[in-house]
Formats: sequence, structure tokens, C-alpha cells
Amino acid sequence: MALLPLRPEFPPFLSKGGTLSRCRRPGTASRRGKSKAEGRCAILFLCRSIEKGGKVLKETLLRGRIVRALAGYYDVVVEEDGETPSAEDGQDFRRSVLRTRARGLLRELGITPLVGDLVHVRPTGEGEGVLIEVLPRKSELVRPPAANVDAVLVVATLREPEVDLAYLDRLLVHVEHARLEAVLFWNKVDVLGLSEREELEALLGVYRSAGYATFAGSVRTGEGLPEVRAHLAGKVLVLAGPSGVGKTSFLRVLRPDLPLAVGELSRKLGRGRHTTREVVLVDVGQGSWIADAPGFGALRLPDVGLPELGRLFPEIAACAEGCRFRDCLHEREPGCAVRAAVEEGKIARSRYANYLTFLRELREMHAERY
Ligand SMILES: Nc1nc2c(ncn2[C@@H]2O[C@H](COP(=O)(O)OP(=O)(O)OP(=O)(O)O)[C@@H](O)[C@H]2O)c(=O)[nH]1
Ligand SMILES: [Zn+2]
Repeated sequence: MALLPLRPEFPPFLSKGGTLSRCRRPGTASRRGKSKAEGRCAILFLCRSIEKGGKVLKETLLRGRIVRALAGYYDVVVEEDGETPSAEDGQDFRRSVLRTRARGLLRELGITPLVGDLVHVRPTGEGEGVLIEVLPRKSELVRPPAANVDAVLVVATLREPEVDLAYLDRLLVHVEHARLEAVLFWNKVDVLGLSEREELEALLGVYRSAGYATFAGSVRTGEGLPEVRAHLAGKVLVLAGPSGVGKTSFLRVLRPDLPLAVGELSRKLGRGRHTTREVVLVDVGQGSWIADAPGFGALRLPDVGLPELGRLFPEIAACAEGCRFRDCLHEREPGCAVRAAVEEGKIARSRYANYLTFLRELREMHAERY
């Protein structure tokens, strides 16, 4: 993502040192700054103030989102009109971007800004600024390192590559553990024959009844994309899924204008070794942002206690209250409501089988430790 110049009137306005003197109240624009054409302040929509102890600090602080972090610099896309900016369909994706450095105090406090952070910045010149404050995060992911992620778009395929339900369920366990929403997109329906489409329908049913928003379509033909995009509107996303399912293609179809380096979700070096690299947040329209880095790489199970595993399968968690024993692990215990639900076909056998596999794996993980 290239650095883009700010609006022409922006730097002179700042260089005069003029700030809130032109603003009546925090967040409101003065009449002087008002542009007739837009019916609102053309310059000062960028002007925010902070209030401390009832006193308005005379400082122009802009709100924005970090879209890129590299070598101590943070690129911040500046918010307009109180909303984190995002291009609508068919609109230009260019935005005001400030390249900022974190002020010393943040470093002293040990605060490391992350891509996805909502921040206050003070512009210091054309395209430059100082990162003043990191606003409270609602989530923080380690891999990829990103803040305020709302959901993980799990991309899967029935064929090409062949579906791997154990991998998929493992991924979903990770997403639940990270307390993020999982959205499933079954890609490449264009390669499916009639009977395979039926097979896929059954799988869609499995994951919908488990409680996941589940979509099917094709990045190649565009089928099903509007539905999944509508569901993702306004969210910050990470893409996850096995290699070759179309994660990069999905991002590129939403942002065909991206330079090639961006939108290449996993770059392999040499002998198939994955490299970690910087994360970039890409505006894909409709208020959605996608982190250009694959989520959750190695899929060792999250380190949880045995009783917690059931809570990471939403449909098992929903049933477990009916179990006779509060600490039921839904294996062979009498009066297990989960096993009963599996027998009645309310919980998919494949999901339950994977639950049992993971339970054994966790036991082994715990045993290794002692
Ligand atoms: N037939 C078909 N092929 C697709 C579709 N979407 C993507 N592909 C192809 O699938 C292959 C893999 O797509 P990528 O987007 O590189 O997959 P990825 O998930 O990013 O893979 P990794 O980078 O290995 O994680 C490419 O050759 C794409 O052209 C689709 O909807 N239909
Ligand atoms: Zn049970």
C-alpha cells in the first residue's frame, strides 16, 4: 500500500499551528472550515481533541487504524467522520495515510502498537505524524500479530484440495479459543459435479447446525461472493485454511489493484519453509479489512484443560448442560446428553469423532509434560 498525499489544504492548516481554536467543541468543526460543497468541514473533519480532566487539550489528534507496521514505523489510515474509513463498492480505495512513529511514552510504558489498532495520532507534516495513544483493544492475536480482529474467515474446499475435516475442526477450535467469530467459506464449487454438490450441501448443514455462518461459492466464477461479503461487512478479518483453497485468490478478487507482493498470503522460501513477514491490513470495501497474512499456522491444539475442549465446539457446549455430570467429558459417562445428541443426529458424527480425537491428543500433550 503506497503512502498517499493528504488533502492539499491539510498541511498548511497544521503548519499554522492552528488546531482547536477553530473548533467550537471537541469533534465539531468550525464554520470557517466548512466547505460549502460538502456541507461539512472539509479540513476539520480530521480534527479531534482529547479531553483530560474536563479540559480540552489544544491539540489536533486524529483517530485512525494502523494498517501496517514496519521497523518502528506505523502507517495509520485516518478516520473520516467518526467511522474507520473504508471504501464502498466501486469507490476509490485511496485514503489519507500518515506514517507515524510511536511517541516515547508508549515505548516507556511497554505498549507495542499492532496492525489493526485504533489509535490517536498527531500529524506533524505532510504524510507524517506521531502515534500518541493506542485505544483499548477488543482482541489481540499472536499469529498473525494483529489487534481488533473480529472474525476468521476459514476457507475450505470439498475438492482441489480434498477436504480434511480434522484439519478444519482443529482450526475452528483455535478460532473459538481465540474468542473470535468463525465464518466458513467453501470455495471452488465450480469444480464440483452434481453428486459432489450434494455432498457439499450435507457439509454445509453440519457446520450451520454447529452454529457457524457457512457459505459456499467460487472465487473463480464469483458465485456466492456477495453473500459472504455481506456477512463480513464492517469486520476486521484474518483468513485461514489449508494451502491451495484460494485464500490469496479471495483477497485478490476483492482488491485486484493490489501490488503483487500484497495479497500473497503465505510466501515460501527455499525448502518450503514459511517465513513470517510484516502484516498489512487491506481495505476490501464495505467496511471490511483483511489481514494479509494467514491465520493460525501450526495446528497443535491450544493448550487447554480437558473439560474446556467441549466448550470449543459450540454444539457440544450447547448440549453439555444436559449431562448428568458437570465435568462430563462426553466419552463414556452415563447420562451424557452430548452422546445422546450424536445418536439422535443432532450433533454430526464427524464433529464428535474429531472431538474425541482431540481429547486423546490433549491427554497425550498433558502426559508429555509430567
Ligand atoms: N477452480 C477454481 N480454482 C480456484 C478458485 N479459487 C482459487 N482457485 C485456484 O486455486 C489455486 C490456489 O489458490 P490460492 O489463492 O493460491 O490458495 P491459498 O489458499 O492462498 O494457498 P496458500 O498460499 O498455499 O495458502 C490457484 O491456482 C487458484 O487459481 C475457484 O473458485 N475455483
Ligand atoms: Zn456429556
